[in-house]
Amino acid sequence: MSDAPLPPLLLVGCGKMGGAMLAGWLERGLTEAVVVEPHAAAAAAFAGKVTVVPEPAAIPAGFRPAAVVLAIKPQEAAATLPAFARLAGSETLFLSIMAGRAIAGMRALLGGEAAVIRAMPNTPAAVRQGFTVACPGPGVTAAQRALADRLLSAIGESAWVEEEGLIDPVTAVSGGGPAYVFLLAELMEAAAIEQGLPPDLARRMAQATVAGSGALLAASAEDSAQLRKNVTSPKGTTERALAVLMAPEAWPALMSQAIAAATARSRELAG
Ligand SMILES: NC(=O)C1=CN([C@@H]2O[C@H](COP(=O)(O)OP(=O)(O)OC[C@H]3O[C@@H](n4cnc5c(N)ncnc54)[C@H](OP(=O)(O)O)[C@@H]3O)[C@@H](O)[C@H]2O)C=CC1
Ligand SMILES: O=C(O)[C@@H]1CCC=N1
Repeated sequence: MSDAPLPPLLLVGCGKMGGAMLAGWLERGLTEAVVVEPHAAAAAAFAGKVTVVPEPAAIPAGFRPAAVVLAIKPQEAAATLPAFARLAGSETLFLSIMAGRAIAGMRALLGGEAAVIRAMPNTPAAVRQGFTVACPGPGVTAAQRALADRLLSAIGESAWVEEEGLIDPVTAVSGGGPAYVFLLAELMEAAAIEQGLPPDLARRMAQATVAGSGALLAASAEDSAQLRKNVTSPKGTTERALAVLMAPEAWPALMSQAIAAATARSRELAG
């Protein structure tokens, strides 16, 4: 990865995901960014590090971002994007992380000629351990794709697909995936309390177990199935738990249904 400073960015929407990415980029040495965010409190953590404005009209004259990162809710796109059409058609890249929103619809809202990359990151980007899958739209140049890859690699791993439809299941799996893992921690904590453990200890155990397992998975040469088997002593305790969780109607069916439901919702949000 290049050690050159990241180029100037315009971030539109500094909520949970936009803020997570910005935190990662600042840690990676971003020095010039303007953030359009109507709620000053949402961007308060970045005070003094970036310029925060409440609306596009307040973007400093002469600010020329290399990329405009669209991190607003998909439902806000139609009302928000036309204000940025003046930046389209130049060298500026539009990098959208909006769930569902299709490239063709975004280009239409940006005047028809914009270079748009649709990407799906996740919140571990805040600690530079995100995973983003991106898809280039028509007219995106090799240099713009390289810029997007640099931005996304600065906050974790990145991968590319050429078929835009694949971003919908990506959204369901890695985009929303951290929520499923955090839910696992919540449920383990509640079950620990049910078995008589003090709440404080239950929380620490659940959080450390999820975080430690993630770190082991990241560091190990073994895959997740093998790491699971390594915990499961024959005729032991884990085997009993996994018999419940791995029953066909339990986690295998539920995870499949959950991912299908999220994928379908992403398609609905296409706009
Ligand atoms: N959260 C996640 O883990 C992920 C989210 N995404 C995508 O990222 C996008 C943002 O999600 P998330 O961060 O969770 O949402 P948030 O609601 O936390 O963030 C969006 C922010 O943008 C503000 N906003 C609304 N309208 C405008 C506008 N016209 N100009 C600038 N800012 C505006 C919102 O204000 P207000 O609340 O008033 O609307 C809010 O503060 C979504 O499209 C989502 O699909 C993608 C991957 C993961
Ligand atoms: O829930 C959502 O719609 C967004 C997209 C992936 C994660 N959060």
